Amino acid sequence: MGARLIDGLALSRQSRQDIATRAAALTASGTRPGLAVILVGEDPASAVYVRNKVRACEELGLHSVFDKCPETLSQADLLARIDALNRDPSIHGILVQMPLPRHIDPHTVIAAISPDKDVDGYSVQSAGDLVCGLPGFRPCTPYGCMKLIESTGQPIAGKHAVVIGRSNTVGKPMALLLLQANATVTVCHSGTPDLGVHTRQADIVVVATGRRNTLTGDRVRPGAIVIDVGINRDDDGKLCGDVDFASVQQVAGWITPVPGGVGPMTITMLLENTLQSAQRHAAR
Ligand SMILES: NC(=O)C1=CN([C@@H]2O[C@H](COP(=O)(O)OP(=O)(O)OC[C@H]3O[C@@H](n4cnc5c(N)ncnc54)[C@H](OP(=O)(O)O)[C@@H]3O)[C@@H](O)[C@H]2O)C=CC1
Ligand SMILES: Nc1nc(=O)c2c([nH]1)NC[C@@H]1CN(c3ccc(C(=O)N[C@@H](CCC(=O)O)C(=O)O)cc3)C=[N+]21
Repeated sequence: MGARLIDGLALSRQSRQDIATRAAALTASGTRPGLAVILVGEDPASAVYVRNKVRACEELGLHSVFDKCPETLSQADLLARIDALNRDPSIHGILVQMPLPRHIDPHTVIAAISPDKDVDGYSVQSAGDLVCGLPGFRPCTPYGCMKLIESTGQPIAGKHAVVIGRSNTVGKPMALLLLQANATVTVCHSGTPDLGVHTRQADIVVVATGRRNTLTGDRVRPGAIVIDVGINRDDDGKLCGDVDFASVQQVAGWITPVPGGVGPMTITMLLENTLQSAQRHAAR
């Protein structure tokens, strides 16, 4: 018996319908939620993701602005564009697509985004809100992973969750969200000598390393929930995650596919954060 598939596309479709309904109500009351997406440079993968984000806004009736800038854009010019969007009352969310060209410092750029428009949840303010358990923007990818885990109907409280990866945008906030849901959380990284020692104990494993085959079936506890954040290409150029799907699905209880798992939910949570931002704006 194989693992049950956690269908990120189906969950996205459902959640986006709900977001569209709430967005339409807010628009009718005079505030149309608006998202601005800034892309610097020509990275083809980034261009695909950014287009998906803008298209999702259009499908849900959100206002969107797509600012495509040349690779040579100076940091000062980028900061000026962000400043203009900070002041633009039709914009409730600002996303600067990562990674940025090397001559631009991502921390400076993130700090320039008004904290009340930080729908990526990347700012120090949003990170602090999450650590302290205060309301605020949750980073879209881990937020989406929580929705995927919840969709299994299995309780999270009291479970042992293992997160592989500790980036500021995925691994660390993922661990904090699971902790907030009362899981017992272990965080592994490239300095962890033996991943299997930890993952074989885990009821929930979230893998976010950017390395194919980080998790194999022999390192999974039977019945576990496995969430695959990775976006990689295999030798044939096909999209694949960080999890060896073929071996893990034979052992796990639930598993997310790549594509069709975490990716669509990341975009859905961006739309959710943009709507929440517009709702807060309207309430002020
Ligand atoms: N589907 C989606 O919506 C999204 C997908 N992604 C994808 O998720 C993956 C991770 O992204 P991101 O967090 O930004 O990546 P980073 O490169 O910033 O972080 C990777 C993390 O994994 C750890 N790591 C790397 N190799 C190993 C290993 N062999 N064993 C254990 N830990 C390891 C690193 O450890 P250390 O800290 O020690 O270096 C680091 O903490 C990528 O494939 C990315 O493309 C990212 C964002 C959204
Ligand atoms: N400021 C910023 N915010 C981000 O949220 C952000 C970012 N920068 N930089 C890059 C990562 C990556 N990321 C993805 C989003 C959607 C899919 C996605 O939709 N994936 C589809 C497949 C898409 C395809 O076909 O390539 C899927 O998994 O089914 C993937 C990856 C957001 N990121």
